[in-house]
Amino acid sequence: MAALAPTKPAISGHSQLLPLRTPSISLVFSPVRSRLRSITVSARLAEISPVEKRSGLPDLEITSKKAKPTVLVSEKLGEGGLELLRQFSNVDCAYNLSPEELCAKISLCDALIVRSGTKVTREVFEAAKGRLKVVGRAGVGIDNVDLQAATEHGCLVVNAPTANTIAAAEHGIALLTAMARNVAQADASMKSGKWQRNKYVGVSLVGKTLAVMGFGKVGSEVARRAKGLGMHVIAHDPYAPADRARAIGVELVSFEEAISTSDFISLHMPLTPTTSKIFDDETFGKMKKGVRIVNVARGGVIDEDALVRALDVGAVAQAALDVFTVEPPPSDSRLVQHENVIVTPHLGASTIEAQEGVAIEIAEAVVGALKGELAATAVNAPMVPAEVLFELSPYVVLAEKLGRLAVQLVAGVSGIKGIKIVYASARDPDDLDTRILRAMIVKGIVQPISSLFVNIVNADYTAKQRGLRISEERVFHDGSPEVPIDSIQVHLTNVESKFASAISDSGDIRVEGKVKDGVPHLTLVGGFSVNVSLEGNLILCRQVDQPGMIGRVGNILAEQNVNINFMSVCRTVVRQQAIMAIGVDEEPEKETLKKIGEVPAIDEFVFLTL
Ligand SMILES: NC(=O)C1=CN([C@@H]2O[C@H](COP(=O)(O)OP(=O)(O)OC[C@H]3O[C@@H](n4cnc5c(N)ncnc54)[C@H](O)[C@@H]3O)[C@@H](O)[C@H]2O)C=CC1
Ligand SMILES: O=C(O)C(=O)COP(=O)(O)O
Repeated sequence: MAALAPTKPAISGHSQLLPLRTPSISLVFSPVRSRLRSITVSARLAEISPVEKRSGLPDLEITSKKAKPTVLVSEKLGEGGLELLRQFSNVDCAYNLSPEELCAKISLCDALIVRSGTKVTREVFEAAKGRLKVVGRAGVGIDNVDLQAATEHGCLVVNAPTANTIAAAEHGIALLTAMARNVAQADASMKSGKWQRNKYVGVSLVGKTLAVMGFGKVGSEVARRAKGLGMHVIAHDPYAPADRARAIGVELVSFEEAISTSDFISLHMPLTPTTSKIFDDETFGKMKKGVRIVNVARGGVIDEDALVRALDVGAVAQAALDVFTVEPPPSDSRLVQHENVIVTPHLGASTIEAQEGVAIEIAEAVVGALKGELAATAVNAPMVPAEVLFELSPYVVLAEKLGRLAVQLVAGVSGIKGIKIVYASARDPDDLDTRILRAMIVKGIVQPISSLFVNIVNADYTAKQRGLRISEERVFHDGSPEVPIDSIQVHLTNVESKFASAISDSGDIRVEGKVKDGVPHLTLVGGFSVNVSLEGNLILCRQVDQPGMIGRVGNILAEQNVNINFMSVCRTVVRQQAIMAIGVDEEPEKETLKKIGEVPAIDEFVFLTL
């Protein structure tokens, strides 16, 4: 994999980087049903050009006053959710799109909202050409979204994991009871004019053992309800906490025990490579003869041909299915037509209440993501709790700026392979979540020198693709643990610098920053202490420590009407050497920078955009 090599020297008449005005950080807690769900950490700039918009914080898109984002809704969504979306965006409801039609539309959309019927494939992300920033799944299962492709394209995927739980659990119980008492078959028989009381004798539920496979949100609600029906409930879930099961009075058992000892089995696990066709000939063979199976999870967890075989020989007495490997299943499907099978067309989440809830849950998540919030229901981004984000927000700004500074110090020809990040903190290492900071440093380093849009979703992936090795270190700072971080150092290892003073004793390009009064400051360059707030553009000079230097450089800048917003001089050896850091609002012209370089007492200097 090619290592990164800066494409342009930092000192140039026209840097590729547009100056980033100081973002104001807004932190917005959006409580939904009294739950803290998300927090905004976004740069809000009064007027932002498209390129500047890409320079923000870990946001997916910074809202401009100029253009409303476009949200494509490809499946029926509750009115409350649509209303919410319309307040913030142009909403395009286009149902039943073919894959080709979806690909054709998607490059005009900032967000896409789907249910289980839309396949969001790699082709969709490719066709989006970088515009699609968020996919919202109005429901739980995200097996219809190619998460890897989403991550590679820096597209956030969010879902609505809670609003349809009860609906799915109730549907599971409806299928369980309907199956046990042959409700569907008896109904069809009567409607065809028959009265078959002997044919449709059912089985009782009370006292029977039900195995709940997947003891998550839906599984545990099914368990609770089945206990109310007098069933003995056991569950299998390798990841479920035992205390949650204990609280409901359910015993967690092994897969083998669950399938071999139960009279009824209800499936509630997600479809993943591990669970795909987990119920096959072998597992049906281990079940109690005459077992009854309910599936409101995903069709793909069952090998459907194997189920038909098990039903044919009576190994499985009955099945009640809401979900299928291919939806809709072929009309001549033997499984659907089997007399011991009852079916519904993926109705688990389809109650009025659940659909209104899901629509609002997903609309809030998508709008939040488009505004730059990190959604609490992000599926492919680090889940950083809101309180952590709140605390780290000034360091997030600092981290990105340090990355941007460090990369501009690299000499044009050398490639970056290693990034070392050192956090000095009084906190216990377990008490500091640095993932968002690492992502922002990668963003700061990669984005200015590539055409990539880097955000918290794809930062780690992008770094890996670019062959960047990132290591993080913690050093103990003897201070108050109330302050999460004292300083952040970014080291670029094994590279040459165009500003020799930026090289530390260990041979790395090193920049260090701190947050002072909420404002990010640069505090160390190479081995030299500096103290400048990270705003606007920066000129760093190493010079002979002698009177008149500040005036001389100041005059050169004033001649071109370049406004100095701060200046800091740090002497290393009195009357021998000093490092001068000058913050300027405008980007000086090449000629002006050349004049600064020609001042005899200036040994070296570099111009950096922040
Ligand atoms: N039919 C429908 O309309 C609906 C279907 N669903 C589906 O129901 C399923 C469960 O949804 P939720 O409970 O909300 O999800 P959840 O994430 O809360 O629960 C899933 C549980 O499955 C467990 N699990 C993962 N791998 C497992 C394995 N190999 N064996 C056993 N357990 C395993 C997880 O640890 C987790 O506890 C999902 O597949 C979802 O897509 C959900 C809502 C509606
Ligand atoms: O939420 C889920 O996982 C579901 O299966 C519900 O799917 P739907 O939104 O009804 O297409």
